[in-house]
Amino acid sequence: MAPITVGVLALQGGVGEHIALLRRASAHLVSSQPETLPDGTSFTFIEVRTAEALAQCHALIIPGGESTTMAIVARRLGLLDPLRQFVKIDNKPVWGTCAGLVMLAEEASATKQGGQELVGGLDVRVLRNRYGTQIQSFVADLDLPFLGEAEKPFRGVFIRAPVVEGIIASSSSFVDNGTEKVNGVGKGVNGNGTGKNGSVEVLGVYRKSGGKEEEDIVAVKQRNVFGTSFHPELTDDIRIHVWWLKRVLERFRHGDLVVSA
Ligand SMILES: NC(=O)CC[C@H](N)C(=O)O
Repeated sequence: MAPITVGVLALQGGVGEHIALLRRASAHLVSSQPETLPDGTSFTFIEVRTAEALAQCHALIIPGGESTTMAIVARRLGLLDPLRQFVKIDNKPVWGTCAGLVMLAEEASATKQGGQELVGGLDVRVLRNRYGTQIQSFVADLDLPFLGEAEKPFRGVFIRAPVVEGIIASSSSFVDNGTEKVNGVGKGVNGNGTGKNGSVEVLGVYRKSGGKEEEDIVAVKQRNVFGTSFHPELTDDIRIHVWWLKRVLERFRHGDLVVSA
């Protein structure tokens, strides 16, 4: 059977780091959870720079880096429309980290002058560079319940990170996360997470230590699209990559993604 092909968009940014963690995550699945891989299934990981390479992929990661640069390069290479098709029409599994999350948002604020092109797919507005410049980068322990209750916190690496400011509930309304408390992780933003394409689930928030009720949304999922503000590929923690590959495998089990024989 042909392998399941997972691409990493390789225009700019943390490409090799993601591929390294994907390899470790798939090796982990093969050795410790072989039941998650149907007989004879294997993964292959490729760098994506062309529409042809994208067309081979069953799933895609858009890495961190610089979303403005990525958008310009993607436009030049004729990749923006194929990416939109991949995410929003083919509904293939896609994960964006940091700049990748910006690319996957339907709207972004604090964009470069004149705006910037986005791929979209998540009915959210992101705020770019929420925590300031490169030297204001930080690492923070995050509770990510989707990884399992008993798990230790995940070390979130935040580098000029975006956060989800709010959800676009329809083309005309916007629910601002503001400083209001989110009604619990796992629910939509302010408990009202139904966008145009189903529910935007909040999978992770960052609470500033000593901060009152203020929390920032740093991990979201809507249907096939997953986004994180932080960089799991810059840690040696494979848990999110394992979790995401399992979500990809579920799609094959449900039969809505297929590998050629
Ligand atoms: N580390 C990152 O990916 C930074 C993202 C960057 N602020 C952007 O908007 O593209």
